[in-house]
Amino acid sequence: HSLRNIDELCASIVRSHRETSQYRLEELQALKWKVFSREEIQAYQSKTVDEMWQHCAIRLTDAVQYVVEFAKHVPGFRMLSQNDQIALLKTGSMEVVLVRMCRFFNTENNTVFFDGKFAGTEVFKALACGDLIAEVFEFAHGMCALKLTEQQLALFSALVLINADRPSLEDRVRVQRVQRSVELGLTHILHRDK
Ligand SMILES: COc1ccc2c(n1)CCN(C(=O)[C@H]1C[C@@H](CC(=O)O)C1)[C@H]2C(=O)Nc1cc(F)c2c(c1)C=CC2(C)C
Repeated sequence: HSLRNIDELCASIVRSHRETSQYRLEELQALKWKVFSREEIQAYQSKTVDEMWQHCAIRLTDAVQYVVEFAKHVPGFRMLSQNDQIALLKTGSMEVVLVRMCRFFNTENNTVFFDGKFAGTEVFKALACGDLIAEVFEFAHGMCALKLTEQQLALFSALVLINADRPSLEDRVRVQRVQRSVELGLTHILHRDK
């Protein structure tokens, strides 16, 4: 790998991340302190489990779709077999959504972007799985603490996705090769931004 190749690899992953981010950071900054009123929170909390999961699933499916688009523009991903691309997306896309979620998280009031405003854990009470929600928020906090730049987040997201240890891969060696190049890219970006 010449340095030029690594630079080009990073540039295309960063471009793909930017083009497949549902919301720009500036937009989210503007919304950061827009929280739900007591009435709005009551309305979410009085939904049935099914209604609330339906509501969340639609939004998460949306976010996953953007991650699929991101994957398709990661150099090397399309070189993999269809089955391996599907295997990586099945096991990795939700993890990338959760990694990306840190851009939509306000650590000062522990709220996450949801339905156009920032919601605390109490908004998701109707889901009746407080542990999972607490873990999602905990993870978002941890990701925010890393203070990754958009470029670092892009390379890290690509690395979460292109993981040769995922189950049921046909050609693990080929995935390893792509993973290695993305690792070089992330290392390069981390040293460059020092
Ligand atoms: C990639 O990071 C992110 C982060 C947040 C969101 C997205 N992506 C996708 C777009 N989004 C929206 O709300 C959209 C605004 C639209 C309506 C409009 O524009 O007004 C609908 C967010 C979302 O879905 N939040 C969300 C979903 C969810 F299920 C959970 C949590 C948070 C926290 C816990 C659980 C229950 C897991």
